[in-house]
Amino acid sequence: MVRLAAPRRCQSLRVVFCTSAVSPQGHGRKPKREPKVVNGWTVNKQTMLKHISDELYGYVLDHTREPEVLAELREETARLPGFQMQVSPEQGQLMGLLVQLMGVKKAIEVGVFTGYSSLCVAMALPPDGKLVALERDEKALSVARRYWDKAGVTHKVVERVGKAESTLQSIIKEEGGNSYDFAFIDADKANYGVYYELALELVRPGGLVIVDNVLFNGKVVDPEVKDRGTNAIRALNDKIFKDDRVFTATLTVADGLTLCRKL
Ligand SMILES: C[S@@+](CC[C@H](N)C(=O)[O-])C[C@H]1O[C@@H](n2cnc3c(N)ncnc32)[C@H](O)[C@@H]1O
Repeated sequence: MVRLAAPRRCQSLRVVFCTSAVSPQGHGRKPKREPKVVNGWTVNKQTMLKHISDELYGYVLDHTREPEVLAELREETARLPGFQMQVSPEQGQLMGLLVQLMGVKKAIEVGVFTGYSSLCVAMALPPDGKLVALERDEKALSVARRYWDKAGVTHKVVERVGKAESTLQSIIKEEGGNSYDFAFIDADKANYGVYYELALELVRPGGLVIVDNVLFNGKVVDPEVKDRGTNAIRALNDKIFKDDRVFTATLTVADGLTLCRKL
């Protein structure tokens, strides 16, 4: 049975409680920016706050079922550099729902960080399901590992440490194409086009590739922004729009998600 997060009046207690758990495993640097707190929720992913009020977003969060173990991970990550990379609770809940709806047995994630989205997927998988988790940052993975363990899903997770492009190519060689049900892309943006092609090869017809950060904090529509990452996301969005290998929908959840069902 899923244990839900404590009501919001208890959230600040969790922040204090988790602090000591962070320091021994932490990255040793303090985050430059602080996460915002909305309705007692520590908000790591703040992109949507530009577009909707704190009040409305707080309402969404208050209606998001976040198991306690995920709430703890969110609080711990809030104290680490890069906390804003973590997917938001409502995105995590959506991903878990999609995994359940599709009856996913084999999933792959490109970009684990401290493990929030991987945990949402792993917890939604059946007991014999498998999530292959690709990440190059050992320190971030050490946090993820603790939470996979805490949630009792370690047996479902296969870690692949290293650069995602070569790992994806190895997996295609080892397991063949059309061998996964679900892929989530959330690593370095400059390589998104490469990850999309490899993920599309890996998933079976009817399987799903989810691309994260497709709105990139609004930068995709800012003509002043010309960095590699933003250009790569723009190029991929244009490509997916015309790609007749997939049926797609772009959601304005969190930083923007494109769902691509392989035809
Ligand atoms: C946006 S974060 C992932 C957030 C994660 N999905 C979550 O829910 O917390 C991106 C991660 O991709 C990893 N990454 C970046 N480039 C990579 C590469 N070339 N190969 C593997 N991992 C990479 C980073 O170390 C970082 O942890």
